Amino acid sequence: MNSVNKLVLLGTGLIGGSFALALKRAGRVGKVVGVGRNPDNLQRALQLRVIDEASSDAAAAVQGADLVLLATPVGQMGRLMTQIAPHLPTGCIVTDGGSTKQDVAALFRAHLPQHLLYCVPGHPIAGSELSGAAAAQYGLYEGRRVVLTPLAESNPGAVATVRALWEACGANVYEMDAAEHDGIFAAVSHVPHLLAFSYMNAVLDRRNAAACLDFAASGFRDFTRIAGSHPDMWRDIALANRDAILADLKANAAQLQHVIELVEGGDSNGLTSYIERASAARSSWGRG
Ligand SMILES: NC(=O)C1=CN([C@@H]2O[C@H](COP(=O)(O)OP(=O)(O)OC[C@H]3O[C@@H](n4cnc5c(N)ncnc54)[C@H](O)[C@@H]3O)[C@@H](O)[C@H]2O)C=CC1
Ligand SMILES: O=C(O)C(=O)Cc1ccc(O)cc1
Repeated sequence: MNSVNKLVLLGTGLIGGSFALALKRAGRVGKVVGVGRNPDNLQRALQLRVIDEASSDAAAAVQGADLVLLATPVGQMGRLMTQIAPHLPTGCIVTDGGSTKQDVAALFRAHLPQHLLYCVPGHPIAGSELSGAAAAQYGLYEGRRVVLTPLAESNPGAVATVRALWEACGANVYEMDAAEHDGIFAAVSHVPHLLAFSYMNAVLDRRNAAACLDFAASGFRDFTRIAGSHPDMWRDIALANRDAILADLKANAAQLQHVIELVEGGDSNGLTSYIERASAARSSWGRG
């Protein structure tokens, strides 16, 4: 499939909306139907021409579809799969943009067992702290990575189609095992978000929180940007990737304990080497 005749977004927000916009610009999609629960958000998506039709009924929307993208928080995906299962056309490819992959694979197996040939889990490594259809952008996936974690049952043709569509959005596509995916993204995405929420709450707990926020500068802005992310999305990620996240959170707690000891002990050399190691790695990251 080079082009999609009817794309259905189950969840019409930043990730689904940006996928639709990029495919439209690439001339790779006919009609886009956006499914959602929030009428104002769907209205905005129509106004911005992110979607061509809006629906609150996932089962009705997938009729006649050749591609379905699940793009809600991962905790909603199972119930949407149950709703669409009896109505999915044979051969309709079902993919997703969820941030966790072992749970989504398990959901596909549990809720779409007759359709696994056409199920292709995926994760675009692009986004922001913004959400909703109004945040959708044409160029979001340009030059960014997308990780696919195909099921053993996924038909190679369906995987190739999903790959080609993400490439049409300007993305570079990689394939990976779902467990490896969840370990990597616990470390570089899920735990950093939880640390940002935790740090922000620590500031809010201070007696002089308002003054702290008033005087905070760009370091604070950089460090806390992702603390503005959507609560439902990040609650679902934390619950879905629990084991990998807990292991990394505990490793981070040990690092924090080490810093406490260096500061408490007035260990100047220890602090210098501790900071140097992180600083050198952060400065060279992304240069390769
Ligand atoms: N925000 C980001 O930077 C990234 C997010 N992701 C993943 O993509 C998925 C979507 O995230 P965003 O687009 O950022 O979220 P979003 O909040 O912008 O959009 C999600 C939409 O789904 C709707 N929704 C929620 N439950 C629903 C249901 N049961 N039926 C129909 N619609 C429902 C919401 O009303 C919302 O409009 C999540 O699974 C997230 O983990 C992946 C990569 C990056
Ligand atoms: O806001 C940011 O910079 C992000 O890190 C966006 C993001 C959030 C979740 C993902 O699964 C992938 C990317």
